[in-house]
Amino acid sequence: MDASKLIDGKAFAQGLRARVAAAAAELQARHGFRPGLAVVLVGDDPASQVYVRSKTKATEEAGFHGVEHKLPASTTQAELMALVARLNADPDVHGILVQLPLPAGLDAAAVVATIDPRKDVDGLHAQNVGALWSGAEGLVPCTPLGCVLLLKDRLGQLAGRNAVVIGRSALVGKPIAALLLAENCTVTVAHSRTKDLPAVCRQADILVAAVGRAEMVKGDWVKPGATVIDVGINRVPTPDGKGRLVGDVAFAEAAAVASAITPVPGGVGPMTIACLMRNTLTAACRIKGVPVPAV
Ligand SMILES: Nc1nc(=O)c2c([nH]1)NC[C@@H]1CN(c3ccc(C(=O)N[C@@H](CCC(=O)O)C(=O)O)cc3)C=[N+]21
Ligand SMILES: [Mg+2]
Repeated sequence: MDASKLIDGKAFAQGLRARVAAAAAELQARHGFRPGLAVVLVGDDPASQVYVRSKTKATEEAGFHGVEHKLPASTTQAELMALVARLNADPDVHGILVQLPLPAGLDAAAVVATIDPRKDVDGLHAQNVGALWSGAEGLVPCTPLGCVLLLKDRLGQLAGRNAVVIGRSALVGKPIAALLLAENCTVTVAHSRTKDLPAVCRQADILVAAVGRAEMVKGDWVKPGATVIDVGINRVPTPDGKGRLVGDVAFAEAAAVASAITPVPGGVGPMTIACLMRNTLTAACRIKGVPVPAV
């Protein structure tokens, strides 16, 4: 494959994190505060622990105030809601992220509804979802924001392009569709009941795969010259037992046809964390009433 086709999310994310860190240092110097992020992890899911560790590391590297709350899987709904209420009231915390999914028995929607929308750096609160679809100011989910930043960096103007998003989750598919619509793309949201999915995908100038099925999107689903964004993170078994990460796209096949494509790992994943830092910076500035720096 031609290396110039690769969209290097890892490198872009490093740059974005460095710009966020510089902006945070500037805030500290000029206004005397640091953005603060609280990450809440309930239970002991190993994958979630890995993600939370990388979020905490990014928080420290950005020079933010960081707090990590690790709660046992036996935590009750009332205990979790009480923690969120404390974080809502904490003046040093400007962003609250409750790692999803929650253990069985806990109601994620009720928890998200409790988060102060101004601190909802995941962009999942109904107020932020409404703001996104109506074009009002709010906080945008991190993975979708990361995808659109990568697309604009590679393609410039997105207006008029045909975008097909496979997947309609609240965390990824729907908000990506909203963001691409706001960029004046013609957006199709495809899903498990879509008829002739390969033919629908072949219409896409921009193809976003967010289904959570390893290597589902084949090379002949990709229109020649299209830009492919692979949001999938799937661990598949290998003979050595360690497993390997693959996306929702059959990478080698798709890369042969596409003009640009994100790898997994090293594509969208690192952008999610960088955008969490960007959202925390944005939330902190809005709460403090100071201008949001362009990063
Ligand atoms: N409330 C909430 N918000 C989230 O944003 C959220 C969540 N819950 N639960 C889990 C998912 C998953 N997620 C990822 C973040 C970083 C990478 C990432 O950095 N991936 C690296 C590699 C990771 C690896 O090697 O395992 C990459 O793609 O290159 C992946 C996935 C955020 N999530
Ligand atoms: Mg990736």
